[in-house]
Amino acid sequence: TELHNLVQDMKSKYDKTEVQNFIHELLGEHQDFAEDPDKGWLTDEHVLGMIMDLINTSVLTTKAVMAGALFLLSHFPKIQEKIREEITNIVGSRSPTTEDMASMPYTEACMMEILRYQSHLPLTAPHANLSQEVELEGYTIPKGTVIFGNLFACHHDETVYPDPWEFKPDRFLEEGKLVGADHPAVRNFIGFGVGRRRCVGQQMARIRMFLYTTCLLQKFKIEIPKDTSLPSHDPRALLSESPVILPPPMQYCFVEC
Ligand code: HEM
Repeated sequence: TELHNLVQDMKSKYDKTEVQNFIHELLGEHQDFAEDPDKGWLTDEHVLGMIMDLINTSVLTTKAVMAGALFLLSHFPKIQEKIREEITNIVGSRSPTTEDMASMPYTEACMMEILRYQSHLPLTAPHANLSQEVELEGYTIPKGTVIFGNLFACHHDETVYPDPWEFKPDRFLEEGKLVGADHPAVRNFIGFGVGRRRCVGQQMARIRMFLYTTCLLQKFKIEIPKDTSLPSHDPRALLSESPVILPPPMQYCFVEC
């Protein structure tokens, strides 16, 4: 109901000449349809469904990734220090920007390793082979089977990622540079899915992760309150029935550097 009211409110204030966001774009299409059913194709339900899809796919994942990042960084103060060193060398005291990403291989390697190690979305969205039976690597997948990709298992395959249950950003680095797209660690990284239904928000997610983390670490050390302890960061201990992997609820201290 709240979402429905929000859409009604945005609709009543919507001005074609001032399109500012994705919802406005949808409302533009939607209005065309209301005025002339031959022109557009979006209904009220489509608009609501797409907003729900975006909330579910973008907010929950980003929350899980950032909660996981804080949790892991609080376990590894030395890694925090190395990221901060890169921030000092490349960014200095101005605000970090997306252009800095290419010049900060250690930070980028940490982002990749956070995504690999925790595999916040352990499974892909459900897919199905609707048209026919499929033969794959000696397995027969009957028509209509619902299939989930197991990202968690792929990211902890020790033939690709040695010591898979260790958090090691260096696995994404060679001679101080980020390894290329054809390196096994990157080629086998599928945190955003694969193929035609892969995550449409990958670029945005990576940018947000980089900016949130660098803005925080530029100014603060992430610690936990004295007299508290950190539970294990082993992602196997964090699996639950939830579609996303979240660390346990924690209190952090942001200590000014
Ligand atoms: C770090 C954060 C994120 C992670 C780890 C992530 C990961 C994924 C994964 C694994 C899938 C499933 C791919 C598949 O089923 O094969 C997916 C789908 C999707 N993601 Fe993301 N995502 C993230 C952030 C976002 C953001 C910020 C947005 C939107 C702005 C977004 C929009 C979507 C959409 C719309 C789909 C469905 C695509 C489709 O079914 O065609 N995601 N994401």
